[in-house]
Amino acid sequence: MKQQGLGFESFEALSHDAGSQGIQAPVQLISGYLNADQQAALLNEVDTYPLTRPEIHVYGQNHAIPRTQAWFGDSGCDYLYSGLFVKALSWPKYAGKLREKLRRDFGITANGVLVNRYANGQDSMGWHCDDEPEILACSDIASISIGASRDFVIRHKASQQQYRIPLHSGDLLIMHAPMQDEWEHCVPKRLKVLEPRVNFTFRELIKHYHGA
Ligand SMILES: O=C(O)CCC(=O)C(=O)O
Ligand SMILES: [Fe+2]
Repeated sequence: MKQQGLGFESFEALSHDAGSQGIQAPVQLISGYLNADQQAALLNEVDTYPLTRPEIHVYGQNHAIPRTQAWFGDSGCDYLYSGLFVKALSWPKYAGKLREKLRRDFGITANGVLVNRYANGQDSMGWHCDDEPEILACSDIASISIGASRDFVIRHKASQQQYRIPLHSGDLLIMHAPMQDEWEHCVPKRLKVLEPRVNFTFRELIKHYHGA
């Protein structure tokens, strides 16, 4: 398990702006956090998840998102994002074990996880930040990747400086507050990638934000 600090020494800068040198994103990359058995157990379990491809409303039009997803969480942890209201499904076994592991290892107290499956490099996620009001202020978001390697690109809102963080199978990326206030992120298309990738983002929501 290799751990990189909050600096950017090994992340590739995509654009250079002399005025914004030295910006540090509050992220932590733990390469190889999950071993092969843990990854396999999770990937098998994902085959049983009720993944859907919801439509979201953007600029007056409905678009099916370019990936499939599912939301699991404690009761009272329903989630409204991109105009979609999603009831929390109960925790699957290995996703629940992973939540416990993150709590033990990093003190991350997530009560929900968004699972995104990218069938291949045609699937993607556009620029966004995870700043919905039901996300507990100052909480961390822990992102686990399994399967194909994909680039995760972050962009500093004020300077527009971008960095590419390649995420490989088994990696953990922790986004610490105030990441979502100051940076956006995306998973761009990579047409050469033919294999699927699954990503779990563990989040802490304000319970019962949307009522009982
Ligand atoms: O797939 C990823 O690495 C990112 C997922 C993400 O940004 C999200 O679920 O909000
Ligand atoms: Fe995100």
